[in-house]
Amino acid sequence: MKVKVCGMREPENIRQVAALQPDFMGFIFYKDSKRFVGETLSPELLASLPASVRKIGVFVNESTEEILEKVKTYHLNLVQLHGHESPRQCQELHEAGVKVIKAFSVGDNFSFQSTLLYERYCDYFLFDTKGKQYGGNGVVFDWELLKGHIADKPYFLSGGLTLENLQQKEFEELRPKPFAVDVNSGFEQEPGLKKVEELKQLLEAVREKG
Ligand SMILES: O=C(O)c1ccccc1N[C@@H]1O[C@H](COP(=O)(O)O)[C@@H](O)[C@H]1O
Repeated sequence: MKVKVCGMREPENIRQVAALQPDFMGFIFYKDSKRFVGETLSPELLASLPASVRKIGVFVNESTEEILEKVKTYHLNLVQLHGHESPRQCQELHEAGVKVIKAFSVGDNFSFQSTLLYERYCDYFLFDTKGKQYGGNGVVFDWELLKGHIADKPYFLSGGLTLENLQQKEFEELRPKPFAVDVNSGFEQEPGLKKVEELKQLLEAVREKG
């Protein structure tokens, strides 16, 4: 299983997390987020990170042009669309050669049927908890609902993941198994600043299991 660490902003914290070599690191390009990268993220810093750490830009209801501009400037390997983006926009990005992760907000009434229109143009899906904010709500959804995941698409599990809940038997027994876990507010000292030691423990535990 792969690990994505999302929502860093501070250069030193980014370097420390990258040194742990997670599979993916996510950077939030959504201005209304507490984790918005703002002016502190330089393209040179991202370029200096290990190539094995794939860089994901997280966007919310952004135009295709703006996303493509950020992909180019920051050498992003993938984009995560975390708002109400259409299958058509995923197609545009896909046809421009960009790898796409489409995020879906899962609540009690979520229909996995609605993901099928996206299947063709996305490389991965991401299932997050439906909440007040587009993302970063720090709340876990009922993983039993994932039994409804019918598309043939690997998925990132997200929403309030912590060292604790990732060690629960409910996580071990989760089917279909996630391609990756996406951790964010559950590993933070404050918004945008990750707890490096806890991330180290998570990565060790995941690697131990193989
Ligand atoms: O973290 C944010 O502030 C954020 C804002 C807008 C869109 C996505 C955002 N983060 C994503 O939210 C999920 C879940 O985060 P959490 O574990 O519940 O804090 C994760 O995929 C982040 O990439």
